[in-house]
Amino acid sequence: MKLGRLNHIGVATPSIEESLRYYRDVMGATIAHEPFDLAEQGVKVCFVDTPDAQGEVGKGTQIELIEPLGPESPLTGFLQKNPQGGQHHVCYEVEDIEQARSWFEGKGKRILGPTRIGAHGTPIFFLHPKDMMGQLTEIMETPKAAGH
Ligand SMILES: CC[C@@H](C(=O)O)C(=O)SCCNC(=O)CCNC(=O)[C@H](O)C(C)(C)COP(=O)(O)OP(=O)(O)OC[C@H]1O[C@@H](n2cnc3c(N)ncnc32)[C@H](O)[C@@H]1OP(=O)(O)O
Ligand SMILES: [Co+2]
Repeated sequence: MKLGRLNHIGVATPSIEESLRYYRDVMGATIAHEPFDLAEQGVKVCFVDTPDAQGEVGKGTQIELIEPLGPESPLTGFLQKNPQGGQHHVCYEVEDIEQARSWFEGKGKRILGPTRIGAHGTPIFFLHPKDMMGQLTEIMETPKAAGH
């Protein structure tokens, strides 16, 4: 397996609205869209863009703000331990999700649930933080149309 680009850093928050004010007013970020619900993942999501190496906004690594949609959300335990929120996961791209899944399985890493469709519309899966140097790790297939 060949590691691809860092697509996003997932940041858990008790309030996306409050986090968006911080990214806009303190960090000077561009917010490209309204928050949206991903009910099947138990989260509300909003992306904050950072520019790429050429300064172009929309092609760089993103901050993925995630807020729990209810008590069954996978974020519930994390926010109980970290009430203000904070860095929750890292997400790397790969060219072929099934090949990546087999690669990590072969290394004895615990995969958390099935491969499913993530916020970018491509297949994703998660790896247990205890097997990944303490970081909850999301693997996502590179969006084909975006060319990266
Ligand atoms: C927006 C959609 C999508 C995308 O397209 O990008 C997303 O990113 S959705 C993001 C939310 N979804 C997920 O996180 C799914 C995968 N997560 C899980 O399955 C669970 O959250 C978990 C990682 C298994 C943790 O579940 P939980 O019930 O909270 O278990 P524990 O509390 O028992 O935790 C076990 C152990 O692991 C430590 N931990 C938990 N979360 C993290 C974390 N984010 N980073 C680092 N470490 C984490 C936790 O502290 C426990 O450690 P000990 O206390 O030492 O046992
Ligand atoms: Co994510």
